[in-house]
Amino acid sequence: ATGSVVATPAQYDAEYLSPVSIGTPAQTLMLDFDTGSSDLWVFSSETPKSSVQGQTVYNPSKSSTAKKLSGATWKISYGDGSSSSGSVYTDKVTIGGLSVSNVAVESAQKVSREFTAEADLDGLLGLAFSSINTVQPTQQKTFFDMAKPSLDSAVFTADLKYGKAGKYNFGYIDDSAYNGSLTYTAVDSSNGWWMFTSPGYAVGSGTLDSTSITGIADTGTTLLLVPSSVVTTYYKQIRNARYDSSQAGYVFPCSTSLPSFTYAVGNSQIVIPGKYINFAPVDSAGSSCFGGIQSDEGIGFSIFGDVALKAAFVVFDGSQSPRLGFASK
Ligand SMILES: COc1ccc(CN)cc1O
Repeated sequence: ATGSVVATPAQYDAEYLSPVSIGTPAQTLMLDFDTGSSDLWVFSSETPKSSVQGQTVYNPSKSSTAKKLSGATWKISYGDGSSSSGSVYTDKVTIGGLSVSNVAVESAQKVSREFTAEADLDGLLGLAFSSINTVQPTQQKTFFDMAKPSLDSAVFTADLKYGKAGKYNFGYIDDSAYNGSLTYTAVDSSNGWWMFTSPGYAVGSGTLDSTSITGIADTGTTLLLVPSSVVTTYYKQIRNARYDSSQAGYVFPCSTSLPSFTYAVGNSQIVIPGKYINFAPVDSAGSSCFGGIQSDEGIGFSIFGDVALKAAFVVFDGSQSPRLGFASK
């Protein structure tokens, strides 16, 4: 089996949302596919009304295939300080024509204000390793792990794009979706993430600096978060860039033309065009813009978020020895 689903960017490419059908008859929600976490959770009929502001909710009592996972709970918090928690059902989940039965669908009984504020987001679909799924007392598998036995190939791919819809494919690699060849690199999944080491980076047309960057391929994080030494080197190339403590990040005039940022993958390189690194205006005046490259200070590793991933076609190979493949496009 295979599946293919669109990934539509929300405001300023802050996140990418994909339609997911849950239950019988189908209830279709827009979920943020997140390779940085491993819980499939949704706004639901159990979410307090005051916390639901525009989202579509899953109602398990209206699904003939829903089953309560008795005694199971979940609770998750994300790098941005947001969080959610609740109860668990199993139900049929269909993504882009790929149907999987008895998937753990985590129903939100609490969501933090950051999620309430995102009217377009109805939940998250975790695509990291099942070892960090938060369901207790019995940890649950991700949609990808549940689908794997049926997939033609134990892979999914992320083809996110700048300011327009991209795709997630399951079970196959669309060789027409990228240029040249895929370069595969080793993954350390011991902490549950798609963690890899980039052997170097470059700013603009500069030579490759062999400072390695170890981080996670995370479709659920918007920006590229790297060591402060790399951040300083990048913004040093931009005359009017400055660290704005009120924004806790580097900003620059929105009219600035930005240098590209290249990250190495094995012996190949992915070039992030400068325009991808102008994330969004920091105020309604729109004079000052927030950089798409910021520091990974305090996290413990770097995060190759959407700013980095949308410059590539990325293969998440979930075979016996997981690996990541990158190609330019
Ligand atoms: C509050 O919004 C979010 C919080 C966490 C994630 C996952 N990194 C995605 C989101 O859209």
